[in-house]
Amino acid sequence: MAEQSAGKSAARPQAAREVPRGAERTAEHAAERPAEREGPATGPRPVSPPGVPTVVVDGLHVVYRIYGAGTGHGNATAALRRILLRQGAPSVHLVHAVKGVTFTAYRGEAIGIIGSNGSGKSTLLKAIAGLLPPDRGRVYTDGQPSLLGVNAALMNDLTGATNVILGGLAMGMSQEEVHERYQGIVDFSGINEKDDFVSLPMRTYSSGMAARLRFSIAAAKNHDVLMIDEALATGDRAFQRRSEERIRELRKEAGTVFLVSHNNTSIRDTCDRVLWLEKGELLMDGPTDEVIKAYEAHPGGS
Ligand SMILES: Nc1ncnc2c1ncn2[C@@H]1O[C@H](COP(=O)(O)OP(=O)(O)OP(=O)(O)O)[C@@H](O)[C@H]1O
Repeated sequence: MAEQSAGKSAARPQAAREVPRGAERTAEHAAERPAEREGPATGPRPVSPPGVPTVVVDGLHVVYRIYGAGTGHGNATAALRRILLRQGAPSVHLVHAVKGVTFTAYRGEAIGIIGSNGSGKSTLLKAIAGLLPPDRGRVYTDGQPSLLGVNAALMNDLTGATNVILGGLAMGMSQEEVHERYQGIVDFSGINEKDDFVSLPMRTYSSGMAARLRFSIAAAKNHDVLMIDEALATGDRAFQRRSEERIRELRKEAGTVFLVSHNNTSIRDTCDRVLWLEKGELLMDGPTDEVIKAYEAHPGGS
């Protein structure tokens, strides 16, 4: 398992792949004592049997530091001016986005992450992907997690076709694999259903079309841990059904899928376990129906 710990750079370190001692205890504890395994969270273990842990999140805190907050003087010119005038550093505003989150994900699980706006869902995914360093706590992952968000980087000025090729290569496919899977990716995305959009620059796509193409590129490869941020919310019903089917296949191929969404139907149709975050804290971790029921009864739960 790779480890992401406080104070390390955002780049995923090439650490030993076995579970470190602390995480091992967490994982064993999780398997033996289901009701207590998620710290403050409640609810019984989901139906899928705990097997091989793929992600262990242990007391994770993520803090954003916003420099020059509230002063309107956060840019380079203002910084140079302050240095020349020997003024102090700008004020720093801290946003404590994830607070002491602990859970273990297992191979073959699809885990929904829900919570109101700003509750820390995307931040948690980015920390698992190694894109944000923990302030405190640790994240251990088996394999390289792939974060697929609606903002995942594709090049707007390049055509959809070129992005499919670059995206496939960037995910580690060989040229032959990209070539073999190209048509499948385009067909899956459905962007060419009405016109030859794949030959046009991505900036001409609607946000839904772009999100569908991103999902299709990412889903063309088997992932150890695939994290999806809202992508399903942007497609039409037919695309959502294809995506749900593909997520089920990815899980069968021994991966773990995380899905962040405000669409409770997508979560219900896709996930068997749900984490509910509020104000950065893990409020509940359990079977989808139980957690969504509690969330919907909560003010602000939609
Ligand atoms: N780059 C950033 N810099 C500073 N603060 C940030 C940054 N990104 C998010 N935040 C703050 O961190 C907190 C959690 O945000 P996050 O985007 O993780 O929530 P979310 O649950 O994914 O929200 P939403 O459902 O609206 O997408 C919020 O208070 C947000 O303002």
